[in-house]
Amino acid sequence: MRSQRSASMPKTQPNLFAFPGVDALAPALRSYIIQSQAAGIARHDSFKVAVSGGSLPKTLATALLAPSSGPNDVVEWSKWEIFFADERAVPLDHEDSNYALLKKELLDKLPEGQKPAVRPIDVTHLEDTQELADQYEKTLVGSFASRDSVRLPIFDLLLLGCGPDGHTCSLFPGHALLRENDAWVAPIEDSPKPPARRITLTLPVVTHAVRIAFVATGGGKKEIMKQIFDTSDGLPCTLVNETAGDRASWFVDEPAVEGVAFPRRAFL
Ligand SMILES: O=C1O[C@H](COP(=O)(O)O)[C@@H](O)[C@H](O)[C@H]1O
Repeated sequence: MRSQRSASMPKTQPNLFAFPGVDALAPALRSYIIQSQAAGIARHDSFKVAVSGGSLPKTLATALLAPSSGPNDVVEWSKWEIFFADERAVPLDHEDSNYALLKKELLDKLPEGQKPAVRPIDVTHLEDTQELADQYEKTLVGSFASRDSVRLPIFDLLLLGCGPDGHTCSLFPGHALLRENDAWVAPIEDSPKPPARRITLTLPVVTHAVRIAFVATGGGKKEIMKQIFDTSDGLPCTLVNETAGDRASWFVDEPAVEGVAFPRRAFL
């Protein structure tokens, strides 16, 4: 098990990878995911990943359902364990469910015999979001380790979206949940974006992941991208960037970063 990160680690910058469009972004995202997969499998013979809802699953499907280009470009689905970075307190077949979205966009399209382990919420607790969050935390404990042995779970990769207000997971700007320091998974009853009742990974869990990939596409994101990258204003995405440094990588299209001054890096 890696040691817990310390505040004295060198400060690095997040990677900003910009592409003309999703057609160019998707192969780069795929390559980044496959590198992360290899590292996870080398570490513990599995790939522990958490995914967002919103616009992400569609882009993810474009990246991951593409044909393999060779032996070093294989998605080893049987090694994947997929968690949800946030989830809405709704049944798993509800139109607001992040699980349902991932299932429709990606999971249902995987070839037979290549199924990942998927960890949805326990819908028997939909009426009590605290219990829903606690049960999901137990799901993490079952996969990672007991809370007595590790302070925080370490995901191999988080695949996250960024809302037009700068939220990520269900961590919203200015919300008290941004100060949650103890729980791994927390409830939220007053999400400014409907539906109001949700659960989310907490900020310490997000920033503790080995790697964090954000995907943001479309001109509707350009104003918030300027705020996230060019001003320091405590937005949830900015907080992740500040703590994670170069463990955070942004896969964006040009319309999403029009007018952003922060330097782009070439994806190699
Ligand atoms: O409500 C949510 O929104 C964010 C961002 O969604 P996007 O459509 O702007 O990409 C998403 O990452 C999160 O998982 C979801 O619950």
